[in-house]
Amino acid sequence: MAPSIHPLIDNGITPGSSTFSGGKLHCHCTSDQVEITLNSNVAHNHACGCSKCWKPPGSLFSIVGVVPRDAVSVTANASKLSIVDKEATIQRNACKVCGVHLFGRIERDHPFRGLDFVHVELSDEKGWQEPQFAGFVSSIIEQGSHPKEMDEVRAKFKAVGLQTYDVLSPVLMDLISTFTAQKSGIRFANL
Ligand SMILES: N[C@@H](CCC(=O)N[C@@H](CS)C(=O)NCC(=O)O)C(=O)O
Ligand SMILES: [Zn+2]
Ligand SMILES: [Zn+2]
Repeated sequence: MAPSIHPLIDNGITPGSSTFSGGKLHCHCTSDQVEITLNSNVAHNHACGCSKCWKPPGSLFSIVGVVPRDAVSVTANASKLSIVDKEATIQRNACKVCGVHLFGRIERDHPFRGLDFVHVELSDEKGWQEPQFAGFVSSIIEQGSHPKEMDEVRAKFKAVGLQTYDVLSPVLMDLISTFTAQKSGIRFANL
């Protein structure tokens, strides 16, 4: 059987709701679950093939979106959380027991600081923004996917209407470069 891209992609994409305003995420523990309450829908939701983002077992990709950090609170079992890699740009807070990543936060000066990274599949609610694109696609080779399988993987995203990129989408790459330009002193009129 062909490997799963991700359960939210494999059988077609279900559109989210423009009026949906958040919900709760839970880790995979069978008791004392870590609970995160999000007071916002996600934005820029996408498939990520990088090795650092949490993926459900058997899937090649993570699905990850962002929410303002002020909209994120840990509402149960915070003591089970631990940061996976304190040196990484994104500090991914994972459940120490089941390994699921509940939220990723950026503390250093960065274009995405102020936004937390979350996986909406950890929620039972419906209405979360559907995936918009696939990023870091070539990175799955670094985790063992065969280079010759890449055409098939990219075709699967195309078949459900998603563009594939090997870093991020043009909108997000432009945001990063705008931030970098401004840090170097360049000023843009009418942004
Ligand atoms: N090819 C690398 C790419 C890692 C990477 O750059 N991931 C992106 C997308 S999540 C990132 O922004 N990482 C920042 C971080 O992990 O802190 C891998 O697969 O490990
Ligand atoms: Zn857990
Ligand atoms: Zn990633």
